[in-house]
Amino acid sequence: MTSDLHAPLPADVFVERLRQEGLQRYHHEHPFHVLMHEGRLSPHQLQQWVVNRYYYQTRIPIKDALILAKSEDPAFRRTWIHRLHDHDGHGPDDGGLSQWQRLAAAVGVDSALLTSFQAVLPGVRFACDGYVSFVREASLLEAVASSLTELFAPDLMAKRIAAWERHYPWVDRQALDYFRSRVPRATRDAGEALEFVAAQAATREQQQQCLDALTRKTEILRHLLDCLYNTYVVPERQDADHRAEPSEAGCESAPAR
Ligand SMILES: O=C(O)c1cc(C(=O)O)c2c(n1)C(=O)C(=O)c1cc(C(=O)O)[nH]c1-2
Repeated sequence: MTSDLHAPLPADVFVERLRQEGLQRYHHEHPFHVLMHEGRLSPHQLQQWVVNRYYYQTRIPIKDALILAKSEDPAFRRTWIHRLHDHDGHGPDDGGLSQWQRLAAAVGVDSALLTSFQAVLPGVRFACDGYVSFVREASLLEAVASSLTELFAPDLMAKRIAAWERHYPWVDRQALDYFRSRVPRATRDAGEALEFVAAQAATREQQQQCLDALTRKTEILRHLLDCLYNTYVVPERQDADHRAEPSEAGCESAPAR
């Protein structure tokens, strides 16, 4: 009688649920992104985003190497390995990480500061390391499912490119090449990962594990932006509010604190 409850969802329903639940929790509408897209980040705030996100970028090939090592299947490894090449390149100057370094230079971040990770916020480090630890401990299926946030990255990156070109003209357009090259790659990567997850999640329990892995990953991405927002946006707002407060003499009607 209870077997229906535990039957796996049909593949198309499962895939739709991954898309819906993932997008609901994705970081595309995080307040820090909203400020970025509206052109309301200062150069300093934009720099801090680039510096902190670089730490995330450097963790990606490490977690992908862990995923590779979990698979017994040469065909899977042949497909997945291109992710390492995409980020690390085939030489020192042609991968995603070196493109990100050029982005950092274009927004005025010192390269030694960027690569030393000294300016990475503790919470950002914690979140990014959490992604690597999660993938290290998880099954291959869960680890692949956690990468499915990439389903939503292309739209966000396209929006980011347009916003940066419009609102931050002081950033050399060529420095946005990381995002331009990432749009088709993320689309391809997400498609491959989705196909794998849909085929391999054979039980309802495994399907739920995939949904949970995707949720966990969205939390990691959101936490990164929460840290940036709380450190670089909130204090400036409080300063501005403080400056806008009426003086003692003119505040008879202000509520008592
Ligand atoms: O800029 C973004 O918002 C964003 C998001 C994500 C994502 O959704 O996980 C990735 C990236 N960028 C990215 O550049 C990237 O290489 C990447 C790899 C992965 C992954 O989990 O394997 N996600 C993302």
